[in-house]
Amino acid sequence: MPCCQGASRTRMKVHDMSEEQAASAWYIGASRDEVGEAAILVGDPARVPRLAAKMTNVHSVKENRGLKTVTGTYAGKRVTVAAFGMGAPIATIVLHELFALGIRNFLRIGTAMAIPPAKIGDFVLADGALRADGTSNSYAPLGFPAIADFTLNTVLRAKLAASKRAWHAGIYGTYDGFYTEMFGLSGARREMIGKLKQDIERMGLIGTDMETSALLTAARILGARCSTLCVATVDAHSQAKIDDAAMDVAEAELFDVALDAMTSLPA
Ligand SMILES: O=P(O)(O)O[C@H]1O[C@H](CO)[C@@H](O)[C@H]1O
Ligand SMILES: O=c1cc[nH]c(=O)[nH]1
Repeated sequence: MPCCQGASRTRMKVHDMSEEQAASAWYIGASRDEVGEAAILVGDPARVPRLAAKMTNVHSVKENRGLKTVTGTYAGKRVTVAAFGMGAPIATIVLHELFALGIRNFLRIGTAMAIPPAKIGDFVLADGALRADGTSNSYAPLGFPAIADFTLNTVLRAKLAASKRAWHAGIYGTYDGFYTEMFGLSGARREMIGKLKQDIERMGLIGTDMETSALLTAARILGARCSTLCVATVDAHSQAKIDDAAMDVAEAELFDVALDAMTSLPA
């Protein structure tokens, strides 16, 4: 008996864009023929040309509101790379619009805070995420789990196992407040955030970011595959950051894993 893969089933009509709207997405401004079979979502728009440099036949979508999107060919497949900036509300808008244009496979790549035993420079793969963001509540109530796609994560695990970099797979924590929940600028705020970090560590989370739980929830509800793979770039306790040279090397490896995985998924 064939098994029904939950996330690959299109379970909406939750996305309520008309055919006309879906033909050219409102914010990213792309039309169906400008997007590929899979999407890599990045926060920082500066990552887009660096990823595009690894692809051929690169087409740039007209930039709108600072949202940079390109589609190129890698290993014979068309892949869209879209930058959302920062935070769950805009990240899910970008995913939702690309979904409306026909994309069903999504991977967020970028950076996350390292929760021990994850260390700066390690890869952290989200199997799921604690939903401390606000945006995912607009897709499903809090009891609904934010879970990464099993097929996509199986492919990613195989690529990570073949890489030389240390990696961890597990649960992320996704928070809206960078300076209120993740990175304390003042002593008092650091102390408060320190208590949250102790709790995060007690629960065994592997990393924190600002988008993953919203993207995983939105993708599940819409009926798409989604996961997150990041480089851990900030130490949760010391707030020390990765240096630029180490980040360049890690980012190049991250791009290779992401492009290889997104172009070797089963249909
Ligand atoms: O993956 P990148 O784009 O680096 O994003 C991470 O960095 C930003 C906060 O520093 C958030 O958007 C977070 O998720
Ligand atoms: O500290 C960090 C680093 C990357 N991304 C985050 O959201 N927080």
